Amino acid sequence: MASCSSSAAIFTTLRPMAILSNNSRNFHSLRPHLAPFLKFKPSSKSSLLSISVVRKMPRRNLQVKSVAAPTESVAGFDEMVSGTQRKYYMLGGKGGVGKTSCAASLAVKFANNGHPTLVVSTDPAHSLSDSFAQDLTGGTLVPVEGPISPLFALEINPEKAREEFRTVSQKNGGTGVKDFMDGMGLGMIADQLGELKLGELLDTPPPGLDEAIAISKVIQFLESKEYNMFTRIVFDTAPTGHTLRLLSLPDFLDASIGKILKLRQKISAATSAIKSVFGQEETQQNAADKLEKLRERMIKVRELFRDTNSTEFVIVTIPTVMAISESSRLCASLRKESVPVKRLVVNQILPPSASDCKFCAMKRKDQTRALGMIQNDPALSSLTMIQAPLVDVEIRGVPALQFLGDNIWK
Ligand SMILES: Nc1ncnc2c1ncn2[C@@H]1O[C@H](COP(=O)(O)OP(=O)(O)OP(=O)(O)O)[C@@H](O)[C@H]1O
Repeated sequence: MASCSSSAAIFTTLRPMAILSNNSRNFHSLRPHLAPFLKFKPSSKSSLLSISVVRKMPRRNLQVKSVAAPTESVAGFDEMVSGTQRKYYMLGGKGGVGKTSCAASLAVKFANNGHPTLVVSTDPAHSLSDSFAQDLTGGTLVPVEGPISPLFALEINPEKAREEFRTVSQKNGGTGVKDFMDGMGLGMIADQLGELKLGELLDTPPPGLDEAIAISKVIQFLESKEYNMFTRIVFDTAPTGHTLRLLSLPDFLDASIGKILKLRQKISAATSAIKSVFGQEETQQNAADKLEKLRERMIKVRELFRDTNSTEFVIVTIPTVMAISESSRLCASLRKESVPVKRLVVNQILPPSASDCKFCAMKRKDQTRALGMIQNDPALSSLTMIQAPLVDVEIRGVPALQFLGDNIWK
């Protein structure tokens, strides 16, 4: 269809990348062909961009429509990459907007710019393995092949992490203990424990608990000497709702566990009886120590999220009214929780085209309207907007992520 000629050119040029996504040499041989379509130069007219088209068309400058903002967005990657102290980047947003692709591409870019980097998925529905086209499951650090500096990936197994918490917590507030204590005439303490609702919390864990545990697990990893080397940690977080709950969860758990630990003294009066519930090996002291450790780690998670010197939350969105409305709420909540946020990636922006088919013209109109919303949004307008182009293939494998990263993190 002639009306979408530049898009079609991208389609034909990019398609082989999907097949050869892990073949660096082939991919790089394609790059010169891709570049003209993806490097936009602002023209003097604010809503138009100038693009040089070299394939299937005479070499000349065309005025093409674009939804891109008048000024080319720059992510400020220089600032992100500078310094050797450890920095944490948390990428989050509505489901399906491209969080994983953006997080993985940022990790690759850091590693290619000299930072030993760890990319972590705390989303219970992991897609890092799919994004890197490599098996990264198993809950341990797995090296990613390709980048110049070491890049490791970690997918936290939420079930396993939650199980750990469940074991400790059930021994300190689950129904088993409550029933037992009722039987022992210690109902009052049991009621107090029951009020903490830890049993319920674990039976139907709220969104956010998995992530809190996952992040605390990462902190645990990073405390050990062998992981000192990592200077950039990129988190691919779960969709917005989980993130918001995660932010308040450490406070909630901190309070709950704090109360349990206070009750510990009262419970110790019945130590010998309780020992039989906790079993021979697992003494009350052990369980209390574990809880104390968990509480400490939750406090660290909370501190990490709010540390302006080391942490930044990057919101990823797409140019639709729904996604931008959700991003606005996320941004406001992050600010309310004192989480540092200064960048907004608007992903999947239609590339410029000399003329559009009906579908593309409608889509472009929608995207332009959605971008306008950002400029008028009290929360989002203050963020640095980074525009990422829509490409016509799935972004899979290091070379593809490198390509995407070079177009986002400038
Ligand atoms: N700029 C882009 N151009 C084309 N496709 C893209 C782009 N960004 C992401 N995608 C595709 O969109 C799909 C969803 O991307 P991704 O998994 O990164 O999103 P997500 O926000 O992490 O999703 P989830 O919330 O399900 O974890 C993938 O198939 C990915 O290849």
